[in-house]
Amino acid sequence: MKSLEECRARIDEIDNEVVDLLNRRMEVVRRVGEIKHESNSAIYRPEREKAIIDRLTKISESSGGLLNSQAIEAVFLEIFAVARNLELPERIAYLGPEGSFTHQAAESRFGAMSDYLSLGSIEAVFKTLEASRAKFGVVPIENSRDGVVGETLDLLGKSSVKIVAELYMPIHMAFATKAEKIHHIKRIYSKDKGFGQCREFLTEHGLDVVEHIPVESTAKAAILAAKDPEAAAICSHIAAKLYGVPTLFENIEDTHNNATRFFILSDFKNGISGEDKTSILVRLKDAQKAGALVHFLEDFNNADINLSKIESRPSRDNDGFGYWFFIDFFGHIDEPKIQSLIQKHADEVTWLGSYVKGEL
Ligand SMILES: O=C(O)C(=O)C[C@]1(C(=O)O)C=C[C@@H](O)C=C1
Repeated sequence: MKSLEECRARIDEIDNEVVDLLNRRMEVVRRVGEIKHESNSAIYRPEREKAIIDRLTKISESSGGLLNSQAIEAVFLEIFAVARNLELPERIAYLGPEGSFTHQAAESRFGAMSDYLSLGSIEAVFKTLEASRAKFGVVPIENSRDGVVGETLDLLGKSSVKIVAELYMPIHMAFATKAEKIHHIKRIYSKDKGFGQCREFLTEHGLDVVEHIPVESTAKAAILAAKDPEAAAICSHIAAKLYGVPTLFENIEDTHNNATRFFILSDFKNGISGEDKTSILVRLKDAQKAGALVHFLEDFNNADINLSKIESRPSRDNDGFGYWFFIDFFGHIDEPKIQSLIQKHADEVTWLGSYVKGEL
């Protein structure tokens, strides 16, 4: 068996090779960037990144390597983020403030080195993209406990920006405070849903009787708790760390399979990856007529296209109780069977994006 010094010497040798290989990779990436600039094509290609991760996972598994698919993904997402920055530094707008769960989601996809812009509302993210002040936007779309984020759905219906990727992120809450003892805590800040998700924890620790102050985001809660030694925040542990509030308890949520789905927004169409989802918005012409939605959905069934989500929204225009439907299904908009279905309903359907199916 090798000694620690021998192991470290070997690690140093291997790291030298890794850096040399990464530099060689980045030389090629730079050329890809030039080609893309000439043809004015999109830098971020989620379907290509997925194909690379899948291929490398297979190679690693079949050669008995120690890296599993999550490890390969974690390493390569950072490599892709550096590569994209080299091709063209692109700004990413997200629903802030810094340390929000959306910020965490954005960093998990765009890495630590990107240029981020924290914005105060989902609408501001859409507006920033429409005005080309950022290339990408990251917004929440639904939570496994609380359901859909209506504001995101409504804005997708009105805006020209497209969904280019989805990602699912487990949501864990931390309890952070500068108070030395729990019984010194007089108030707790969080987003309204933060309190709802941690009810059992609050009762168990006698914290259901202190004042609960709902604020716009869990990150804002951490900012407020940082300034007040008699306060606590229910927030992400990243926000607690960022704003210097010690975390007293982690994972305090009542159910531990809580997850949020986020959309990455931009202005281009992805290629087909073979494992895609598509989101559309449907305004049925005869929505008041019995069976209008059923007939529409029957066409999906006949074409053997599986739906993964359908959500109705009030149309809010002046046709009384009009509705539109947000529908997710498996497949890419450019696949022939989907094209023929969409063309049949062209007057009613708005395409919102086709993107590689995300996994939790
Ligand atoms: O293949 C491309 O289109 C690239 O730009 C290269 C690369 C990579 O690093 O492999 C980088 C960014 C894209 O999102 C996909 C892949």
